[in-house]
Amino acid sequence: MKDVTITDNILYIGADDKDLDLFESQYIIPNGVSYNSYVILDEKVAVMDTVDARRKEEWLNNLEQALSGRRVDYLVVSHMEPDHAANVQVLAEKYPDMKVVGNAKTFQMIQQFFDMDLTERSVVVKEGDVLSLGTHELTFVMAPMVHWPEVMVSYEKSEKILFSADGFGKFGALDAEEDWACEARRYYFNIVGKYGPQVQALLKKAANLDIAMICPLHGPILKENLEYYIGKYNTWSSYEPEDEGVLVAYASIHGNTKKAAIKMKEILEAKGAKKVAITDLSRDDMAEAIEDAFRYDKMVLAAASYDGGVFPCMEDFLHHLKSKNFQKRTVALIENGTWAPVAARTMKVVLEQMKEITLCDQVVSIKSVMKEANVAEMEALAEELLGK
Ligand SMILES: Cc1cc2nc3c(=O)[nH]c(=O)nc-3n(C[C@H](O)[C@H](O)[C@H](O)COP(=O)(O)O)c2cc1C
Repeated sequence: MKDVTITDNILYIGADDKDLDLFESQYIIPNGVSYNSYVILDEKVAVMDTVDARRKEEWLNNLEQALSGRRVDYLVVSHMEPDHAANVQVLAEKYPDMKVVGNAKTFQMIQQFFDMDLTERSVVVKEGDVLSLGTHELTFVMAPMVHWPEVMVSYEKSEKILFSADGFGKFGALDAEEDWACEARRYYFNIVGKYGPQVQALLKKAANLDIAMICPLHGPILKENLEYYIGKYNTWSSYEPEDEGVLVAYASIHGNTKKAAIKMKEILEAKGAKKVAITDLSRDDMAEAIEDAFRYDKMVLAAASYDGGVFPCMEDFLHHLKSKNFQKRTVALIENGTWAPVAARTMKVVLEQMKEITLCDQVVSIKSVMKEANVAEMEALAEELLGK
């Protein structure tokens, strides 16, 4: 159920996008995405971020309705990425007296993205600065690299609302009936995952605020049980596993490595693994594979050798994991090769560049097709991985 009620004087003016093919030209969004934007009506009127260019008209209509004839005094820009800031110039031209609120980095980026001179209309804020709108007061908290360097969040004291920029965001339009954590986790690890320490820094600052509601730039407004969401962000940003379990990720050309991966899943389950997820890196959603790699404490990588290295979709997966700062997990390797199996060695080189990865001593090396002897080796590998 879509619930965009905030308070009497703070209104939702964002829009859903259900026909975007790929978010950031990379992530599938089966249930769409929302571009959230808010307006605070007080003695002064502040708009909190704009929306993607794709939803300009709907957003302008929502804004006009919310304003009931009033004008906009401030546009607060918490993040310059085009899915939020595409309409900065549109709004600045529509309301020539409107001031734009951002930090020094925001204005650098505004100059890059737009062709307009805002010198006389800029309110440059820094950590802890306060903007009074009347009863409502926004305190700005810098959140560099909680996605981009210019990101800042705003805390509205009188209603205890945190406008959290991309933090606490989620894929999915606002009427999507789905579990928050699943799509929020996929969003977090793929989009913000690299910047765990910066998210931790923001969480520390947020811990000093009395927060009753979180208004992110994507996904539902969070009104209850805030410890749950903050707890998830704390786990994710500290790179600690969220659940006990194993992700089996395989890269197979002709299906034999796939058979071994499925067998490994069965062995792990038989040996008492709490949860075993499996993903075909050639076909399944890469972003979900990354999400599951971070979610569970253990991982099995099974891959065919390829041109003296590893089959490219596994290379791609490892590259993503490395760039998202994958760490603190135990990993088992299964390779396949028909003349010179080198997949395990190639995967190991990349894994060794990551922090606190424990590699199992045993490696299963299959020659073309899994044999009985390989099954016995996989049994032993499963025991080592599960610590039995
Ligand atoms: C283009 C190509 C390159 C390959 N390169 C290697 C290689 O360098 N070393 C090797 O032992 N096998 C190599 N193979 C064989 C694969 O590893 C083979 O498909 C695998 O042993 C069987 O597993 P699969 O059924 O999961 O693909 C290559 C196969 C292809 C199609």
